[in-house]
Formats: sequence, structure tokens, C-alpha cells
Amino acid sequence: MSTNQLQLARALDLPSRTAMLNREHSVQQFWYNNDDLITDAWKEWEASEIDASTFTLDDSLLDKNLREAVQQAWEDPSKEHLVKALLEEVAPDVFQFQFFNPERLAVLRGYLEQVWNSNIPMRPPYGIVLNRRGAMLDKRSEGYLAAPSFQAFYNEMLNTYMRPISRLLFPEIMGYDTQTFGFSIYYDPSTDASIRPHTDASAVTLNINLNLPGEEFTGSELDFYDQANGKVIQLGFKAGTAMIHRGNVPHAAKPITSGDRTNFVLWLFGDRGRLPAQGAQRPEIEAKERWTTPVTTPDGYAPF
Ligand SMILES: O=C(O)CCC(=O)C(=O)O
Ligand SMILES: [Fe+2]
Repeated sequence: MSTNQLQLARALDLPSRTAMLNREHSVQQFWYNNDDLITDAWKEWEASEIDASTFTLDDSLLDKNLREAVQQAWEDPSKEHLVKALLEEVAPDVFQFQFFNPERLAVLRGYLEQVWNSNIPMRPPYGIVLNRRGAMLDKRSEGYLAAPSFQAFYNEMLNTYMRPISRLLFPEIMGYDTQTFGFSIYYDPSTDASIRPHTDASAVTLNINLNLPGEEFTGSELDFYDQANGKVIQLGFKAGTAMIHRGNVPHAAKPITSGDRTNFVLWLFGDRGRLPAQGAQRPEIEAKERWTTPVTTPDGYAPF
């Protein structure tokens, strides 16, 4: 790796927002042609511009109870009830729990702030709508956040935490959880403020709030539509909390009316994006099958 990849990446002409929104061919070409350069630039950036002793991304950022329960379940899956006990059902099949330790979140947010200021080309998420100040997190995505320590942390969140927790709550997703996907989103009243009702192209979605304690916002609740009785259940995020739900539960983000909100949205699905059938039987699965990591290789399929 030559040492000026970072400079070269910073000098690239990013495709315009309109071109990105129109999914023009030139945009795909841009990411394809510059993939290696940009990946090397992230490595160089992390080695030269990030203070590794301050910005260590590891499980010490997570809630201590969650970390300890998950660690015990990995060592002895018969203890997975310790994890389950931390998950509160706040709407039918929607669970909330403390994911990050709010006091430690400043490390992650500080890191992400430097990512944002890095001037390395990044592709914002444009799933349901474009989110201007968001990033693609998974290696399968063009213009993803390829910094090595971030990638290790991202994969740990999905493989060590999200997948077994998902299997514990939604056993029918077993086998439809081999592939990972993720993005970050940022809402404020003047740019990207809401998302209309939709379902996700995931088997399971884990949505984690990254706001710091005291970083208040109003509005921006998630509405979950309970198909059984037509009711809407409105849920709010607090610093470092997460919601986990099947991808096919309709939901929307209400407009944010003051402040801002930053979240990670993490998805699991099967190979080539396969999803469990609607209303799939919920099989009995043994605990020891849940606390495993699939050997499947990432297939490169990206839903958006
Ligand atoms: O606003 C949120 O946190 C949820 C976003 C969401 O549902 C999505 O990006 O699919
Ligand atoms: Fe969603």
C-alpha cells in the first residue's frame, strides 16, 4: 500500500446527490473503480489520524449486563435465559433493551464524527429515502465505512450479539440470518426528519440509538403497526437503547421536531437476501444451535 492513498481518495470527485438518487450507472462505476483505493485510504486514515488509545471500539462500549449475559450464553448456551431476561417486549414481537453503555457512547460518537470529517468518499444510505448524514456499514455495500477497527466492531455487534438474540426471539429466522447488512442514520428537523411506513427487506432488524445522555430530541418516535388489531404503538429511544423486530413488522419514524437522533440499523437475512415465509412456523431450536456463527461466506448481495 503506498502512503498517499488517503490523499488520492480525498481528491476524488464524488458523484452528485442527484446522480446517486437516480442510481445512475456512473455512480456504480465510481464505487467499482475506486473500491481498492478507498479501502486502502480507510486503513491509512485509521493508522495515521485516529488515536487508537482514545477511540478503541470494542465490547466495553456495550451495556455491562448485556455483555456479561451474552458472554455466559456463548460459554454455556443453557444460560441464554440470562440474555432473554434483559429483553423487554414493548409491542407484539418488538423488544427493547439497553445495548450501549450511555456513559461510553461518546467514544463511538467521537469516532464517527472523525469518520464524517475524514473527507473520504462515502455512500449515504438511500433505501426508503436518502439519509444525507448516514453511512453504509457492511462490506457488501458500495462506499461503506471500511476502517478496519470499525469493521471488527460492526461484525462483533452482528455475530456475537444480534444473531443469537434474534434466534432466541424469532426462531424461524434460523438459516435466514447468514448475511449481514447495516447503515447509520441521522435525523434533524431541517434535513432528513422522518421515514414513512414500510417494512424492511430483512429477516430481523436491530435498531440501536447512539444519542449521548443529555443529547435530547423531540418527536422521532417509531410507530409499529400491530396487524392483529390495527393499533399503532409508538416507542421512543433513550441513549444507547435498541429495538429488535422482524423485518416484516410495518413501522415508520415520526418527524423529529427538535434536536437530532443518530442510530445504527443492522439487518440479518439469508443468502441472496432470502427471507422466512410470512407466518412461518416457529420451530423448536436447541440453545446450542443458536449460539453459533454460520460458516457461509458473505455473498455480496445488497438490498439497496
Ligand atoms: O428511524 C429509525 O430509527 C428507523 C429507520 C428505519 O426504519 C429504516 O431505516 O428502515
Ligand atoms: Fe425500517
